[in-house]
Amino acid sequence: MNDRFGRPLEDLRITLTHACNFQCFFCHMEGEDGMENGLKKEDIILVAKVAKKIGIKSVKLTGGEPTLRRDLTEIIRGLKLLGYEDISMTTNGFLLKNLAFKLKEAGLDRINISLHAISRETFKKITGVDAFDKVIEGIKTAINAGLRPIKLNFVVNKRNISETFKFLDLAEKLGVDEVHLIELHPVGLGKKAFTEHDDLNAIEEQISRVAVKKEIRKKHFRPRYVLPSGLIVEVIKPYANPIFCAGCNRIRLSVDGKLKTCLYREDNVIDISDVFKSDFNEEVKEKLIEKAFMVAIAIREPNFKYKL
Ligand SMILES: Nc1nc2c(ncn2[C@@H]2O[C@H](COP(=O)(O)OP(=O)(O)OP(=O)(O)O)[C@@H](O)[C@H]2O)c(=O)[nH]1
Ligand code: SF4
Ligand code: SF4
Repeated sequence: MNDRFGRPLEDLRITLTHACNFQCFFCHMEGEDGMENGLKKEDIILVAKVAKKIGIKSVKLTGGEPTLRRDLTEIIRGLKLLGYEDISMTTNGFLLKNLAFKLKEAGLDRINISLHAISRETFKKITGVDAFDKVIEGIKTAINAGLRPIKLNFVVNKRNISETFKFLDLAEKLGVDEVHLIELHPVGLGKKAFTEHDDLNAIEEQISRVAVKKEIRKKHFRPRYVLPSGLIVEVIKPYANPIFCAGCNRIRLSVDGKLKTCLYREDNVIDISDVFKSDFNEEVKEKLIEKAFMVAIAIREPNFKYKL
């Protein structure tokens, strides 16, 4: 279903918890505030069921750190039963070594793992935790578990920009499928970190010169470069970028039960938490949630627009 800017709504991004075992200095917590542990799994599944009915095709699980949810495998199982063919998760990788096979078995299709450094020192400077080796183990296990395509997220900033090309070498060596080079952007709690912003243009230019192929992805019209090794490098510039917003196909379900139409905005959300608290039967709840989605589609707009 398209919004009034002609953008289809195809992707549901669910914040499972605000809890996290890292303290990345740029964390934006999906633009949400507070320290909530999340909706009940039944409520999450119900929203995903309605989303599927109105044409949403994929689900992304995020946080905080989604692996801190004890019922994570049950949530994934429930989503798979709804018939979703693209269920993915973005994680810091800390707990993956023990979890990767269980997640795959539950129905997780693919995974994005944050790795913003190539050394223990920089990793700690960015995340506040000395866990580089543990995350590497997690990545290797995720590869063995077949959670593919496996993507590594690298948020470029003043503390790690000098490691960017070595990071690409490491990704090739690890055998992951793709990397996301992400521009630091001033969202939510992450606004205070914007002083550490660094430009991605020069890096993208260098990558484009060695790439064997360039593609433009439907999602956010993100540019993707295929390196001679086969590694795909996707360059994500989410800030003040009207092209990115023109290709936005997602809606968020927040930890406290709101349909959030834009990562950057708190003012055009639809609060459906009362539906979960009510004692209506499931059929009525589904109808109310469907109506909320219709309102969300009606009010949805690109955050960064072309100026007329
Ligand atoms: N402005 C904006 N940035 C976003 C949005 N979604 C993701 N991003 C940025 O893109 C980065 C990568 O997000 P991920 O969750 O790893 O991946 P994804 O965007 O779901 O993409 P795939 O897994 O490749 O389909 C995030 O760290 C955000 O900075 C969005 O809707 N708006
Ligand atoms: S791992 Fe993710 S959720 Fe946790 S602090 Fe870092 S950016 Fe935030
Ligand atoms: S409209 Fe733009 S800023 Fe808002 S969620 Fe979509 S891509 Fe992100």
